[in-house]
Amino acid sequence: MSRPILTAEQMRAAEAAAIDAGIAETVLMEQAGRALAEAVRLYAGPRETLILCGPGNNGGDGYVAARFLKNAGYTVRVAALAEPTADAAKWARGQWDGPVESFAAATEAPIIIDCLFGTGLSRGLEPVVAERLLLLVDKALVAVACDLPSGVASDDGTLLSAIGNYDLTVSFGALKPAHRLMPAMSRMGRTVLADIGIDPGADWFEIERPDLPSLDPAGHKYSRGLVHCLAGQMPGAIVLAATAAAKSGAGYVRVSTSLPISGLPSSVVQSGGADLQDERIGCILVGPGLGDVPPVLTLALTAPKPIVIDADGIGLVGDPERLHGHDVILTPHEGEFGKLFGKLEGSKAERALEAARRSQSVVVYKGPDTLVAAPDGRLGFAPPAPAWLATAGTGDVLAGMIAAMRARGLEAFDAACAGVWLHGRAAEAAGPHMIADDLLEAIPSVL
Ligand SMILES: NC(=O)C1=CN([C@@H]2O[C@H](COP(=O)(O)OP(=O)(O)OC[C@H]3O[C@@H](n4cnc5c(N)ncnc54)[C@H](OP(=O)(O)O)[C@@H]3O)[C@@H](O)[C@H]2O)[C@@H](O)CC1
Ligand SMILES: Nc1ncnc2c1ncn2[C@@H]1O[C@H](COP(=O)(O)OP(=O)(O)O)[C@@H](O)[C@H]1O
Ligand SMILES: [K+]
Repeated sequence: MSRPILTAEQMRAAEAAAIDAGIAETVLMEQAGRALAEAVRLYAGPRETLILCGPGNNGGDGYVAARFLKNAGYTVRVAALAEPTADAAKWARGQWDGPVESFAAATEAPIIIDCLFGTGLSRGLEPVVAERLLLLVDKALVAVACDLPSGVASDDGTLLSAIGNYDLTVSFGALKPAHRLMPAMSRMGRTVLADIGIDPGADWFEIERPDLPSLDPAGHKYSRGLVHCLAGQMPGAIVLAATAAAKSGAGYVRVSTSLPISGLPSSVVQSGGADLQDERIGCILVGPGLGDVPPVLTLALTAPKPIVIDADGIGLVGDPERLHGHDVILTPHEGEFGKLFGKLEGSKAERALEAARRSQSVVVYKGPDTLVAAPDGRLGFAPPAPAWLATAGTGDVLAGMIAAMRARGLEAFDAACAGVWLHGRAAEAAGPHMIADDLLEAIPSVL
């Protein structure tokens, strides 16, 4: 099951629905606090633990976790920023029978659990609070965030205050967009999602390992998927993309090119013509290394076939409405996204969805926090991928992988999610000093 992702408002609605269904708010908080304590026990040995509690339910989770950790034999100190204001948090505070220090005077400890603010954060922390929290997190051997590091805006991943680097973040019921959006995502360490007995159905989710079509014992190379690539002025990029498609399990990869291209595997067929009406084509790939050749994109759009448009091809689209009625996956990085869609408002998640609606296409909005958006509102958030993907040509490889998934028969949104997930895992397998060519070699190991 992929992990659901909910905004703060959706999270409150899911909580309200659970309460309507008969689960008491204190029961939800008890589950959350227990799960937090359990995650800390699994991650860190029994060392002195300082739990920082805020006034809301995030603080309430902290009082519950304090009780569980104390019962498990931990030396626990609790420091409160303010008395609880929320009802469930008041209840949790009442269940804690140990002393409560003031946050302002709290001194460091090997394990810090930050339960100051979660999804209810509405503005930056007071500067003295932010500074002290930063110091305590910095000095800790293990820093744990309850739901979110305090200072992170849950819905868009921006930092409302300076925050430190956490080792573990324990979230409840669903992940929040900030767990998978930059810059917040890079500060959270391992992200654990605890089940607290609510069942949020969600259009937004973390992309997980794809279910790839099984091999047909009676299949042939065309039934495994034909990817037709259109080359352009700089053939190196199409070599990477076409090779990636071949290594991702397409049965046949063909490149239309006016001049012979060197560096392609012998198994990839080069052809002078471009018969895009060929019934057997599963997916057309256009854009990597294309240059400024608008007729090639126009040609691709005449074919009644699924198309992946990457790189230079994105800049040539012009108006996103031109793609209506076509079956397109767009794979822009930030610059290409801006070129096609202009400056859109909102979080990266909202911008991705708006782009998908405007173009009526699946949009793979790349970056350290890649998103896959569908016009119907589905939104996949990539799990963290290694920063060493930031090297020339890795986007071409991704485009080829997605085209192969589409040609193999996955629906456009699923093909894009599958390509993104496999690309990240191939980068992990290839290691920190990889170049795009090494990424190609790693693809078969993750399929
Ligand atoms: N939903 C669920 O299903 C479940 C949720 N659970 C937990 O609840 C958490 C959400 O709790 P929450 O809504 O009470 O918000 P929370 O983050 O504790 O803070 C709100 C308080 O802080 C205040 N405040 C805000 N910003 C501030 C600032 N900069 N500086 C100072 N004050 C500031 C704000 O006051 P105000 O904005 O009105 O001034 C209010 O008093 C969630 O993250 C999870 O841990 C679990 O128990 C399991 C079930
Ligand atoms: N810091 C990063 N962390 C993780 N992935 C990254 C990072 N920077 C870039 N990537 C990924 O690397 C790929 C780069 O693609 P792109 O920008 O199109 O490069 P190119 O055009 O050189 O192929 C994308 O899949 C992107 O998501
Ligand atoms: K927190």
